[in-house]
Amino acid sequence: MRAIEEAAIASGAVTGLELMERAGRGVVEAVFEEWPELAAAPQRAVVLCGPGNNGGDGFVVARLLREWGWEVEVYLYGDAEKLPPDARVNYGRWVEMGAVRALDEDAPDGYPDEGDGVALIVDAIFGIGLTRPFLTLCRMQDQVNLCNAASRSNPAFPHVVAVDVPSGLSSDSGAYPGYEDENPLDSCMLANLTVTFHAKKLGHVLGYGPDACGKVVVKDIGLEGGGRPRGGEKRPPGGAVGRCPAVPPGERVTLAEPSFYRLSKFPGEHKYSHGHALILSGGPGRGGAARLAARGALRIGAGLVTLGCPPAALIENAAQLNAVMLRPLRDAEALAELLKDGRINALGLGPGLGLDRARALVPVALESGRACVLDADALTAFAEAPELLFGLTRGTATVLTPHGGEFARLFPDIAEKLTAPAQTGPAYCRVDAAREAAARAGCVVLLKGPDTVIADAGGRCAVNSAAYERAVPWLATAGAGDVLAGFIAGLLARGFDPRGAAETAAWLHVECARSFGPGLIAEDLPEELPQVFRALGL
Ligand SMILES: NC(=O)C1=CN([C@@H]2O[C@H](COP(=O)(O)OP(=O)(O)OC[C@H]3O[C@@H](n4cnc5c(N)ncnc54)[C@H](OP(=O)(O)O)[C@@H]3O)[C@@H](O)[C@H]2O)[C@@H](O)CC1
Ligand SMILES: [K+]
Repeated sequence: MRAIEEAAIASGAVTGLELMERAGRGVVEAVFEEWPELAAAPQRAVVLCGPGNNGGDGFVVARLLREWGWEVEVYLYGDAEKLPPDARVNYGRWVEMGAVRALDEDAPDGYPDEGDGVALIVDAIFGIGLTRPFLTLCRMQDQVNLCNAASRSNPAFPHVVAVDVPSGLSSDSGAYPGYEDENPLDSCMLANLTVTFHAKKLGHVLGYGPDACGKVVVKDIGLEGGGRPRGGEKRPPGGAVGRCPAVPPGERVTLAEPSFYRLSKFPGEHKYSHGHALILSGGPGRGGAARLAARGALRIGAGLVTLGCPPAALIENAAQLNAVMLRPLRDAEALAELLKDGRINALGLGPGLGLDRARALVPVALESGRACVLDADALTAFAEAPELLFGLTRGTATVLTPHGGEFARLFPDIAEKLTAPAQTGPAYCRVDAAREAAARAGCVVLLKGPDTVIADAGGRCAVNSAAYERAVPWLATAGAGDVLAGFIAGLLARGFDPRGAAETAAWLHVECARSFGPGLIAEDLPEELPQVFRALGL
């Protein structure tokens, strides 16, 4: 954001003071849009300002609310003399209208509360400049968090709006710097609404961000390339993180979005136009996971899908499969033989595969030059020798899809950095971890979670956020990950590049869960794809 703002200011298109005015105006606008009752008649607000430009935005909000006829109490954490220039100007403008109290000493205990007549609390203490722990910084913090929780069900409590990010949340990582095992509520000012500028920041979608922010509204403050769709392009709601010419592609992080055009099928194409995916499965009684993956690969549009299972598991699988084809596949040699069929262009390995079978088949799959997705056992099989796996994956069209546990097995040092409590902001986050892992493995890594991160070896990265309006708690169900691996295998067969396949599959996976809703089990995910495709207008 600093680079983007500096570029805009340096171009002469806008001044820092104008940006701050637009930011403050955006906050007031968003508040009135979110709670129209607050726009209906002037009320009372408490504005908490910090020592940087986030505090400057707070002074603008205070002034604008006062101009609307509100009664406004302003508190400052820090020394007014040391405010940066633009914040200082807005401090001066406010001081002509009202008092400023010190946030530590002057804030009365237990204020504001139900019945104090305060309708809105504005948190403008820290924004993107948080550098150190925030732990119980000001006396009002507990009270703000109490109001945040209570106001959801009781309108007598004030709503809390955070300017840019809730103070205490690291905008680069979604971590609470300093938080170890104390109460997380001590580490942050929790908000009902967070109003940010230009584009969402990583902290809004990673880690604790979705818990802390309540809801995120992005206000345009006139900076170039603000995540707006290019001409005619279909885009899912949510905007992009850091889509701007001032940010080099290797540093850019976007919100995952599907490639609509490539998902479509067109008249005149035949089944081989959409590839042939081979999903490898394990022994008798363990075939469910691979069958789920195969079903996912077929539903997402692979022209043909074959399940390759040990001969002993043929009867079990034959009893379960129709459109998915079945092949006995005893061992590595049999796989090499089968892969002489050049039409098989993508492989999915891992779900229910078994560790020994994975150790035997993964090298053949990767050395065949086919696009591969490795999940579950295909990852765990290399826990003792991750470098052996990376020697095979480097430079190939492979997607690794670890969940947190599998990630820690393959990348123990990276996982350790990720789980270590953050002491400073910016903090090491899931985007950093996925990028580092992808660079080491030399292929695409999809790190699963409610904030799934997809990174390639060159640093390009997307976050598939299943939070806010895309929250899908029902997706935490056995077999959901197997279906995701199948979705990716199917898209690889259809010719998607590994990063595009991972991003599109992860996005569709969440959409299927949203579309199906409560009661979802893994079998439902592939069956929901037609509904999701129809809604997308494919
Ligand atoms: N630039 C622009 O044009 C625009 C910017 N905009 C707004 O500015 C915000 C960014 O402003 P910012 O860079 O001044 O950082 P901000 O978050 O206010 O805090 C920095 C101060 O906090 C201090 N500090 C940090 N952690 C601390 C702690 N734990 N405990 C105590 N102190 C701590 C830190 O001290 P230091 O680390 O320097 O010692 C420094 O004094 C951005 O989020 C947006 O709202 C918009 O108006 C649009 C135009
Ligand atoms: K804030």
